[in-house]
Amino acid sequence: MTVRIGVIGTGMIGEEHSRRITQTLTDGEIVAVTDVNAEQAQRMADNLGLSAKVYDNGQDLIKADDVDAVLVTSWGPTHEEYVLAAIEAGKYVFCEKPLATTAEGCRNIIDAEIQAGKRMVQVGFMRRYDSGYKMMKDVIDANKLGEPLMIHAAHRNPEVPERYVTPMAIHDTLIHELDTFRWLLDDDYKSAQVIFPRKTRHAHSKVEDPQMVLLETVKGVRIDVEVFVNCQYGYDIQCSVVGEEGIANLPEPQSLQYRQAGKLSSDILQDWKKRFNDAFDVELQAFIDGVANGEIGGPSSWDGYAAAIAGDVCVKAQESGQIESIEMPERPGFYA
Ligand SMILES: NC(=O)C1=CN([C@@H]2O[C@H](COP(=O)(O)OP(=O)(O)OC[C@H]3O[C@@H](n4cnc5c(N)ncnc54)[C@H](O)[C@@H]3O)[C@@H](O)[C@H]2O)C=CC1
Ligand SMILES: O=C1[C@H](O)[C@H](O)[C@@H](O)[C@H](O)[C@H]1O
Repeated sequence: MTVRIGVIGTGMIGEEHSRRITQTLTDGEIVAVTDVNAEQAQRMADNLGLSAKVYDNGQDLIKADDVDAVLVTSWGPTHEEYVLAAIEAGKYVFCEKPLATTAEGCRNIIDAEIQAGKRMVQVGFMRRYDSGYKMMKDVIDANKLGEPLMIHAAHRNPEVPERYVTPMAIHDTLIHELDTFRWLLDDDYKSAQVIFPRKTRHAHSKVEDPQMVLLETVKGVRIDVEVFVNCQYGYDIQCSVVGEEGIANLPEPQSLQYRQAGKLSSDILQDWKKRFNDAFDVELQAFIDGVANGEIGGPSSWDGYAAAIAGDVCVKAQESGQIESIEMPERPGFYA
């Protein structure tokens, strides 16, 4: 079966995902695209050699009879509307992070999905499909380190644009760690604190940078994450899990080692597209296969909700400077 896919949002990641579905993955075909920038949508279809129809809006694309599944790769504030419409139309939907920009929006999606009676949503938390993080998950699940006690992590970008402001360090950037650590530890969060170290001169006036986020989980694991979005040198994701009997460090991405001009060096990647390219491939192939088989898995609407709840508290902690508690509702059996 070829899964016929409609793409809402043909910007940076929408084009990335459309390219991988078209040129790398199997059993998926982009048959419909839409973007508020219609010329861009047409241009993407032309560039990828798609015979896709360009729709005026996402709602019409979702309703189209020849669309089996939907990719939501538009701006975060539009996600809730399109995911709800896809569920209503009985269409499986892959939604890039965030599932919704508020916890309430995620709850609306959860209620709609439970009402629909089966999982319809996969959320774009691709790190769960990264080979390095999967190795870490296997080691933790096999209790090879003993019980996890701490995680030390860093999420570094070389630079961010003027539109990137302080709360985005949580909702746009840290959200990856917030989901990944719940999954790695099979745990939930209990509290958050955000500390602002000395500010880098490379950050514009509207963003505190770097930020230190301190989390405690329900099982008592203590986590510190450095979010540094103007680090200058590259796109650098670090994660070290400290257990009772050992430490597991996220592998560095594969890179040639140079011995040249009296130096030993290797390259550091400069953006997320290359750093998680393989993870994006695996997560989207899993979505396509799930749609074809009538049962999707991976990060669920509940995971999107949990990340949103923790993210909202982290933003509150940015403002208060205090340790803020994180209250996670009971997970319904539907998402067990
Ligand atoms: N998983 C990951 O590592 C990444 C995820 N993302 C997520 O993907 C989403 C898109 O991000 P980017 O591609 O970087 O943004 P972008 O700005 O490059 O592309 C977004 C596109 O959505 C379109 N759009 C906005 N509102 C729309 C609407 N109502 N209907 C149809 N199209 C609409 C815009 O015109 C734009 O072309 C965001 O939610 C972002 O958080 C982005 C980068 C990496
Ligand atoms: O989702 C993403 C990317 O994956 C990067 O990891 C983040 O640094 C970026 O802020 C965000 O858009």
